[in-house]
Amino acid sequence: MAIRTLDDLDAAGTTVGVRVDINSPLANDRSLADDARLRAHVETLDELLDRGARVAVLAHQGRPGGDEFARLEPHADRLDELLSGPVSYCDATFTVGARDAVEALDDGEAVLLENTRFYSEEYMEFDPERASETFLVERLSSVLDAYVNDAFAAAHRSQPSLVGFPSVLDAYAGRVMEAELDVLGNVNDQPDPRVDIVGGAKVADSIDVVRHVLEHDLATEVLTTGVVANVFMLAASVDIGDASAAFVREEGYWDQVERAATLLDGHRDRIRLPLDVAVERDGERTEIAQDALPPREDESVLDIGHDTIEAYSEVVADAGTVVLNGPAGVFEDDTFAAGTRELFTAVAESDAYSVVGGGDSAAAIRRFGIEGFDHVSTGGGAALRMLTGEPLPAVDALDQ
Ligand SMILES: Nc1ncnc2c1ncn2[C@@H]1O[C@H](COP(=O)(O)OP(=O)(O)OP(=O)(O)O)[C@@H](O)[C@H]1O
Ligand SMILES: O=C(O)[C@H](O)COP(=O)(O)O
Repeated sequence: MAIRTLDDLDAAGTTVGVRVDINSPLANDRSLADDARLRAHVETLDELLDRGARVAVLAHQGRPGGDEFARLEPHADRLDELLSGPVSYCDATFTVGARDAVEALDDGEAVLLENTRFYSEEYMEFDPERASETFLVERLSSVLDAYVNDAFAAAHRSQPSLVGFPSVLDAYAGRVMEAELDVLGNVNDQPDPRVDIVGGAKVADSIDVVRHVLEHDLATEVLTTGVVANVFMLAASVDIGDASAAFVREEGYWDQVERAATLLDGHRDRIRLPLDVAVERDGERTEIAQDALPPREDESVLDIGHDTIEAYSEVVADAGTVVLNGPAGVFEDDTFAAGTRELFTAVAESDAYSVVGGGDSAAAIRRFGIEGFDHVSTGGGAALRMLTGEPLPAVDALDQ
């Protein structure tokens, strides 16, 4: 791949469009509930501002119709606090107001343009050539000299602001993009044995990862946690109870049970299922051994139990590399946080080279103040896609 980086960009005095991913959890009043994704881009944005560029920042927030579909003014205010140069907010993205705001910038100043997804074309997927003809790319590129993509976490989307600009402007990877491609692109070359821990709720994506790492012999073992483990237990005919089975069905994961069963048929000795699980009983955490399941009718499996944490931690202790994706349980609730907190801590404190993917996983790490991972990815779906060896459209578009 021949992807240019900021090292190749003569930034001083040029107007640069920088696509970032600052899609963040919001509080009820629409303020930012977490600014981690904004902080991740400080290095790229500060470098450009310090080198005298004029920076037009492009980003999305939420999905049309969703609860977190919102204006980017709070994001602009926070970036203004975080960055070395002033950041203004413009409530347009590519129309005349936006272009005027970009043209009014001085060297070392930035403007955050409005949520790209306020425009219908931005929520469609195009090939890069066609994306370069969309209104957003066509209009905005007329006031830009170069384009930087730092939005690794959105790189699995083939949307105009992510894939359209490289056809019409010199394009570069920002520092976040560069680091993510470096780490996730080389994870298969890290020390053996490799152990993948798959949890959380993105069941289909996680099963893609399990299949890829087992079929290509990239991982020696896969440890399942979270909803992913519940699906694998159902596939192994473990009775996780009506409530958890109903959750799997309601969330649309039932098709995945069959896929999990196929993987178990081929690789049973390399896929570990929880030895015990935690449910809520009389308002308290209660742990149940796998062979004592099912739980009572209304009880859901919400975490892995302590025997599982111990067994998985022993596997981690012997690993050369650990790739961790998704929380082990409902970590947001203290009652069911132990699996995530203790297993993640075991990984962070092990001698293994450790990589973590997923927005919720990163949030759990911050919540529990766990330190010691080699890399915590900014990407959820994008990181999973890379771990399955699939190309990322926005990365391919940068490859000029
Ligand atoms: N046993 C369980 N039952 C129900 N929900 C669970 C269970 N285990 C984990 N979860 C939930 O899964 C969610 C996180 O899963 P997800 O796959 O989204 O993680 P991620 O990949 O780290 O994050 P992101 O999707 O933001 O990138 C959390 O909200 C957690 O509460
Ligand atoms: O949070 C993410 O995973 C990225 O910002 C992409 O968001 P999307 O899944 O709404 O495209």
